[in-house]
Amino acid sequence: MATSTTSLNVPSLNPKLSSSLSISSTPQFSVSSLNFRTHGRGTRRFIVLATAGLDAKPTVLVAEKLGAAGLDLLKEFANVDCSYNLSPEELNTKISLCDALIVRSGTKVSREVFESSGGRLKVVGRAGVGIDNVDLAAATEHGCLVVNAPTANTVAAAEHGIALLAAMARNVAQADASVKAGKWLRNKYVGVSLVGKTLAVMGFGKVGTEVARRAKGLGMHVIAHDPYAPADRARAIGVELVTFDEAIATADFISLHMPLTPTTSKMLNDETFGKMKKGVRIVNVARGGVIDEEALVRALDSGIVAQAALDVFRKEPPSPESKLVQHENVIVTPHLGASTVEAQCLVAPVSSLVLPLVNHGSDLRDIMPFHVSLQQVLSELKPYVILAEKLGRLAVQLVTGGSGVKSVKVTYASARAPDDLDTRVLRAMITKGIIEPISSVFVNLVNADFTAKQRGVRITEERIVLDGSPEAPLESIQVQIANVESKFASAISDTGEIRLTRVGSFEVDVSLEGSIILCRQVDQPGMIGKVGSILGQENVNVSFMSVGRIAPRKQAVMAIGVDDQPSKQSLQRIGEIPAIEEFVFLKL
Ligand SMILES: NC(=O)c1ccc[n+]([C@@H]2O[C@H](COP(=O)([O-])OP(=O)(O)OC[C@H]3O[C@@H](n4cnc5c(N)ncnc54)[C@H](O)[C@@H]3O)[C@@H](O)[C@H]2O)c1
Ligand SMILES: O=C(O)[C@H](O)COP(=O)(O)O
Repeated sequence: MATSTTSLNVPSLNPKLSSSLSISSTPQFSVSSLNFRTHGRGTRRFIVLATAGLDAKPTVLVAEKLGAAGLDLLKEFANVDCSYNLSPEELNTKISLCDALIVRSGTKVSREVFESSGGRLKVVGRAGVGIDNVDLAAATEHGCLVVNAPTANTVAAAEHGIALLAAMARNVAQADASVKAGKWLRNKYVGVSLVGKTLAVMGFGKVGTEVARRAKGLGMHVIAHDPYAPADRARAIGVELVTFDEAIATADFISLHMPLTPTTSKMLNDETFGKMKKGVRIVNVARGGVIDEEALVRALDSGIVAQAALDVFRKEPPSPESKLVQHENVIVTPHLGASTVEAQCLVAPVSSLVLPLVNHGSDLRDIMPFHVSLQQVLSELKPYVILAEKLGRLAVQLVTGGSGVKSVKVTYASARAPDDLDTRVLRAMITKGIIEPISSVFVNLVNADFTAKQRGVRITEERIVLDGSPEAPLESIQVQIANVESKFASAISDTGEIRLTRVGSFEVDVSLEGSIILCRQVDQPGMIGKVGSILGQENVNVSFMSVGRIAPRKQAVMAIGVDDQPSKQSLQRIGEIPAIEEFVFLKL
């Protein structure tokens, strides 16, 4: 099995000296997006917190219904404004008077919200898992912390998935509506049994695992697809990890549990519906965007998909006229996955984090469990922090399968003595880079080691002590993910490395900015033009291009930097150029 490795010669690059760093204080709740920035003149600022007088109560805007426990706590220590269903304009107006904001998935916390706050907003509390409704980059830029409750509603979401699975199979919603309309249609609503059927769980994370356990209890044969999940964790509960194509081709039922990322967006589409078993049934309690909703309507109309049960939609709420919502073979719920009394009790105490952070967030030493001055470490390692994250991102995006992301080896080459280099920040950022693109977890400095452990990812660090004067703290960082099938495996050099300055044995010169299309191809005239014209047709700007080859007309690797993300169609067209043997789109 190959090893996915990215490494980079740090001094040859010009890192942008800006990054986001995050904190948390308990495993149940994680805090993210606490920023530091360093600009040319060396002035550095840790979190910028507005100065509500120490004895003045902070004002907290609760924009969506929060469990009573959380609300009571807030009321004791803060002025609480519970204003639900605010329009974006109303939210922008109110926010300038608030120190903290608490939301669920229904409120879009956009860049405008942070801009309108005029620097007063210090903490956004997300009483739930997904923070895809919060503009994290804008939060970071505005010195605002974002906290969430990543595990509090896992069981609730899994139970809702199972509820939808069973209700769909037995036509519960349609039959209920017909009885209430005065009908008695015993022949029309004959269902299908679950026992003995194959369920494909797509995304074997927290919710997916709980769904799998429950489905096994119902006598289903459960398989799962998750390129990053360890096969032994699945095996331990009697679930086999399979490829995407195998999962969708063999499943009678498909249940979706992956996060919405550029890779998973519209993962179920015309092409993938075409590969499914006719009459498959689909449950989605993850995110609406993982399904191409128009394609799902077509698949339902053609009978490829017999039924669908949906809790989430690309746009929420969906239009009541939506063909999908109105389809007779579709049952829907209004994003109720986390809506149990118990789960809301568990997410509500997010407010217990919000309050101390409003008052004391500026004093990192109070909440960072590091024994050394973080400021001191960062002042030296800041150029490497963002690069460490990008290395992790690169490495994980090269993974195509195998036995899961379980073992990551980080090698630092430095002329410093081993005990003169504190790499904890770098390890945390590499962990963040590896885990965030493939999960709904928000990784930060404090929860990085915990999150890695929780997901069964073992990160080991190794030092190579170089000769010479230790002027720069680091010469290079290398990230290796072991036992995975890796894109570009055949381009991996004898030493098993894929470098940013080298891809296997091919020399390239790749800037770590924006996004990169990496192609392995047969060297021949016109390749740059072919790819460039596909990108040009959809107005994607090329920022750089670098080609490395073994010898003329032999194998070559081409790296193309792009300012915007090309559409899936364009990427597919690039992949279909006959001379291109392998390609990957890397979002950094
Ligand atoms: N409907 C609701 O109310 C509700 C409630 C909770 C969670 N959710 C959503 O459910 C989803 C799962 O949540 P979770 O807490 O289990 O997250 P998680 O991070 O624990 O699990 C996600 C899993 O998806 C896997 N994955 C990533 N990319 C994949 C790909 N391309 N193909 C297959 N698998 C892939 C990851 O490796 C990970 O194991 C998230 O989208 C979350 O927002 C919805
Ligand atoms: O991401 C989540 O936690 C779930 O989708 C639930 O969202 P909610 O808090 O809006 O119910």
